[in-house]
Amino acid sequence: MSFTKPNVIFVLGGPGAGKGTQCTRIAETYGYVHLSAGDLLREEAAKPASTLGKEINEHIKNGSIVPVAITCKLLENAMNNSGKQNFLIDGFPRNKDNVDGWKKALDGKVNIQCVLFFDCDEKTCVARCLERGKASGRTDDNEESLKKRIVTYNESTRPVIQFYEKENLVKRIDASNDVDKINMQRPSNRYRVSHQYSHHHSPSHDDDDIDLSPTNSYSDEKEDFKQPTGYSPIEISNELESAIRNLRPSASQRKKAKANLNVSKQKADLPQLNLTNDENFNEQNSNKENSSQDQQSRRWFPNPDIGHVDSDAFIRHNHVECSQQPVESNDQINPPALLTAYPPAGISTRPTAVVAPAGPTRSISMFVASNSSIKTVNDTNPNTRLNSTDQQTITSSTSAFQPIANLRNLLNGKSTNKSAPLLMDIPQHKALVRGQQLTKVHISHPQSPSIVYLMLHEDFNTACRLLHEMAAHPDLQRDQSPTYAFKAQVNRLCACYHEGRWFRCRITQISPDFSSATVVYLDWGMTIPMQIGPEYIRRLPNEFYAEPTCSIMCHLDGVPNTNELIPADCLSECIALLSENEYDVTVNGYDSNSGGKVILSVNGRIINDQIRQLLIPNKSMSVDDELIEQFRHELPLTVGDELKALLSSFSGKDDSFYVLLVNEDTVIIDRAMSQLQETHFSNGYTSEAPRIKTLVVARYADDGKWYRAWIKSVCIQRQQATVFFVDFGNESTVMFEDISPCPESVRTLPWLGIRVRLLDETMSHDELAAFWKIAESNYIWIKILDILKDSYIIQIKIDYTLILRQERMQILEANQGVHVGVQTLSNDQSLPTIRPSNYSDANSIVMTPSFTDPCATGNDPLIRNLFEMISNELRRLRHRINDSDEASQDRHSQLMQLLFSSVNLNNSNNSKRL
Ligand SMILES: Nc1ncnc2c1ncn2[C@@H]1O[C@H](COP(=O)(O)OP(=O)(O)O)[C@@H](O)[C@H]1O
Ligand SMILES: O=c1ccn([C@@H]2O[C@H](COP(=O)(O)OP(=O)(O)O)[C@@H](O)[C@H]2O)c(=O)[nH]1
Repeated sequence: MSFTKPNVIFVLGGPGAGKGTQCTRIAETYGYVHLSAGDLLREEAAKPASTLGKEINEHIKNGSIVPVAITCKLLENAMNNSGKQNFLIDGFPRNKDNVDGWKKALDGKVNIQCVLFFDCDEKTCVARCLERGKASGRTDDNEESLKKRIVTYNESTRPVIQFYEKENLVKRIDASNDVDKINMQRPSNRYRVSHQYSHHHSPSHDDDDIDLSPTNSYSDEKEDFKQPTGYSPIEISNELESAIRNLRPSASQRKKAKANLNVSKQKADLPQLNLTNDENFNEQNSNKENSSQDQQSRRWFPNPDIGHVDSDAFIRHNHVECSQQPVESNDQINPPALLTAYPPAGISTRPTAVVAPAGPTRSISMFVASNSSIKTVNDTNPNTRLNSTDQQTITSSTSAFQPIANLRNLLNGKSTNKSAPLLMDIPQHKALVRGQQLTKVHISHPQSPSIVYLMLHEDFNTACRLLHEMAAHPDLQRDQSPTYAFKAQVNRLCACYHEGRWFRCRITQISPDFSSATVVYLDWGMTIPMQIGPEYIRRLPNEFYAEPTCSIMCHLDGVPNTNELIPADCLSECIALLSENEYDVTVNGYDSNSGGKVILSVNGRIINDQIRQLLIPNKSMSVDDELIEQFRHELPLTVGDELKALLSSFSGKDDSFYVLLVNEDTVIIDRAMSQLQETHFSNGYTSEAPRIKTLVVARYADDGKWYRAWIKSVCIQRQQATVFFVDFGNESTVMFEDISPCPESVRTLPWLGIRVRLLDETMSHDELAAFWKIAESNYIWIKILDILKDSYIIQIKIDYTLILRQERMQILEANQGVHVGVQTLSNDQSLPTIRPSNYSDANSIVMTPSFTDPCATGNDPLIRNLFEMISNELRRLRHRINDSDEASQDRHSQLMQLLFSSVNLNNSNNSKRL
């Protein structure tokens, strides 16, 4: 069984037929992973944050069938997350739509072993469900729901079983018997089922044990189904047994794999690796023929069929100058494959971050197809000539099923395989710089609607040059044995062959039987499976270590993550948007781990927005406060960050509040907004209501200005909407006419309002109000101490210099008194030197300045004393809640005056006077 294809057994039957019960047993006995579609749906619906819960629950209660996109995605995720290879999928596919949806998403990528049909009469089914309902708490185990479920089963699911019968996949099992009679009889290798037939079949013989010999043929079974007079012999145990056997490589397979490695003595004409003795393998090949049919739906999944790379046409089309001459090969024999021990000078040994995470991938061929109308194969280089027999023989990929943890480990430089060493590495692509504007950028691999691999123009030239140089390299001539044996190991770099081209790759996974590996194309971004063997994977010659990786992973800024369910038609539109020849790119951020954050545009058309538009309408629009969070867009903040901010609003819920971060984005937003003030919005929502959970700009009644906001709720009658201002954290009710779609220029900028709270400090609203009096309208510096799910824990540093009035400062300077923490912040050069007096006071308004003036240090006790007093005053101020605004303001300025008079006097007696 191929490593690359998970095995699936579908389990069907009426509600209560006992599918779940038997699956549990089969799973235990044969090591299959039992995935009940119904359970997965119930689990999803029970998640508090699930946006699909309502929809799912309604279907379950009505006995109708949940849309296939949902079920299929849940199944797929469960398969991916299990990291296993053999699955019993219980209760799916339930109708034609399910069959089609599954095909679209996964056909060719899994091996459907058979369909177990648990046949049980209606009465028994209903009785069992009602019995189960007493304890199960299921909303559908009642008579009313059951009636509907039975109808659905007869009308929709039975035809599915018939469909698979035609495919010769159905193994019918009488499920009306006792639990134990419907079971595997180990170790006799016989599947004992008895023959009590259900209502629609008349029993021909009762309680016979069935021989499960593997010789039962399709035609026999088919006959039986045509004349449903009894059960045909069921042969599943052998199948299951063989499935298990195939989980581990046989000794002979291991031997063979080993032999394949030992190629140094082999001469030209390498033997074609015969890995096809597995039945699935032939099936894979036959699947390949169909692959174009469902290409559309498979595109976000590993499509290993990158056999159409016509890089010459690609190069011609893109007018890239590329040396067709083989590079002068160094006659001197390269050092043997001991690269671990002797990395060439100047080559980084750190692991590259360009390891594609598990997930949907797309082939180069699509890129080529979209980039090149010329699809001729005119390669004159005999080394690269396409040869149909050289077709990459593995046609399905594991990458959709890779346990993501493995890749995470890889990214963290840890190998999943303990023995796999970290080897010499190719340097990472050079970092992108925030604000950078790039033109003529290619997408070498759109991994998902929100993640793409970008190739800058020069990268593209380099990648093409590498293809040519590798094709000409003496060690990479396919008609000759490689000079050096290559041992495939996880994390090892290698050269991988695809129809006339060798690519620089990294191995990320190796199949247990050592026959195939999953590799990442370092220069192009995709992850695909490769057969292991000298024809397909060889040692990467030393020359090819120096060039940094040619593509860089980037997230499309503002495009929601694609863990969501995306219908196939929407996906294909996304693909089309990501298949342009060239893009203009604005870099909004870069991080060496997560790659770039970019905005793509073509002729001024912003691709990010078009993709987002495609994705977001597909989300459930049910009122759910959390939804906007899915595409909320924050600066990536980390603990320890110190940021300039303005207090903006109370959260209204607790003692948390919002601050507005002040950075270059603020300036951009500010500028865009003030431009908007001048233009009258003609495209406001006057005729139609704005959609809930969309980003808009809204006019704030207090100042009549426009700000970015999202729509929380709408009242059509009153033509009003409640909006949440994303940069400030407050809500307000606004007339439709005062709402307009968000301008593109500021749509993807991070939301600047962040919710914060003070460490260990619970402030009442009144206290917060008092605090406001001190800090409002002035910049504060916040330091992130912790990051919670809904807020940041911060420490506040108040910039006293900004609180001080200008004339005070002048007096201060004129008198050349002690400079009290007067490092100004206005030039943004440095953080204020004011620090909290001690940690526990960090969040109160108690601040102790440190001093820039060396002469001030001599006055330390005085100053400390002074500030303690001020702190006390401020505390008192906090509690003088009942004061009118004026009174507290007055108090505040008094306090400041006191501060400065005392500092000016520079006298301890004065401080006592306070
Ligand atoms: N062969 C059987 N005889 C009697 N009761 C059974 C049998 N198989 C399952 N049950 C019971 O019937 C109910 C439905 O079984 P379950 O496996 O949950 O069905 P389904 O696969 O249709 O969801 C459960 O309460 C289970 O204990
Ligand atoms: O692929 C599936 C599996 C289940 N369901 C829904 O989940 C319910 C319960 O299914 P389950 O398989 O858990 O129970 P059964 O009906 O087999 O007892 C069904 O009636 C459907 O509404 C669905 O829509 N699609």
